[in-house]
Amino acid sequence: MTLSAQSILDFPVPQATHVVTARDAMLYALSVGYGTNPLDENALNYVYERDLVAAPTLANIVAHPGPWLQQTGVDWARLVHSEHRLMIHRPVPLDVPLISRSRVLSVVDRGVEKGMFVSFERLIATVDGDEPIATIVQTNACRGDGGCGSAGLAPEPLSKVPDREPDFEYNVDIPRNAALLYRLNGDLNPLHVDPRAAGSSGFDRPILHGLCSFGYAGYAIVAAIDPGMATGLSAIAARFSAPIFPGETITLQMWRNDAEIRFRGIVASRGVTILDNGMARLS
Ligand SMILES: CCCCCCC[C@@H](O)CC(=O)SCCNC(=O)CCNC(=O)[C@H](O)C(C)(C)COP(=O)(O)OP(=O)(O)OC[C@H]1O[C@@H](n2cnc3c(N)ncnc32)[C@H](O)[C@@H]1OP(=O)(O)O
Repeated sequence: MTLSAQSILDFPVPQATHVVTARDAMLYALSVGYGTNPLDENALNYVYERDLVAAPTLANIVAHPGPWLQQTGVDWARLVHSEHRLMIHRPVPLDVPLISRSRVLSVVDRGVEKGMFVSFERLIATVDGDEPIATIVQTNACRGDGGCGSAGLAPEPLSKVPDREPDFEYNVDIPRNAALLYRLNGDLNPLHVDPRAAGSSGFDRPILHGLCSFGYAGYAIVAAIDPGMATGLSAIAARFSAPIFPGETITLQMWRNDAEIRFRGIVASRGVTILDNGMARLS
């Protein structure tokens, strides 16, 4: 297939179905930090089958259409997840058939040196009744492609975090086995675990899944604001501005304006911002 912005824009992203089990929900929650303090009654609700509820960011792994961009001719090994937005309409129900319908929103060409950004939207709903569960906009940086033109309407840029000291900070330790655990949610991209695959993608070691650090951010924002973990999220979005490696500590810097939290994630040991332009809405 000839790679062109229009052919990517027109690509029929496959629909996907998914029934999320209690085990899926508990695995996901554990893989993004929940259960660190299981003595708290509310925190236990995400990781224990009694009164189990889905972690707010669980929709990210529901009915993902898989590595469909590979089928358009994009160099999959050079692709990284670059931005993610999740709007939560209701918590992911367990043991209920769910479906995702996706469409490509935009291709932004940055030339052969830089590659291109491809954004797509995924709507998740119940199969019976078509009740909306979540709307997700994912942007991938296709670093090995570019020069094929732009098409479609790119999402509005996420705005920058405030230019002042953060209102509060929260450290979150990413376990050394985080990618090995997170991949069991369905993203088996070898970039995250296999040193050879990481090498062919241009990294000197495997990098963490973007959606793993994103899930940790969702967990940490709630944990920082409400140690009882009873607060929900109705939206969360961020830019993956640099890779993070399993075993590192993210310092989440947060600015609060009522129900809206702006955030940034820093790996202080390397002096690198790994999550930027973050926004979360409490519910
Ligand atoms: C179940 C099946 C699942 C299938 C999914 C599988 C996919 C996953 O497995 C893959 C992953 O999880 S990869 C891991 C997570 N992602 C990363 O680690 C990427 C980290 N980011 C980078 O490397 C660079 O920011 C990079 C490369 C993204 C961009 O860096 P540069 O090219 O140097 O850009 P820069 O010059 O800094 O910025 C110029 C302008 O480009 C835009 N931009 C920059 N970074 C962006 C980003 N991350 N997202 C969106 N847009 C971005 C901006 O317009 C920017 O201008 P400005 O800074 O003024 O806004």
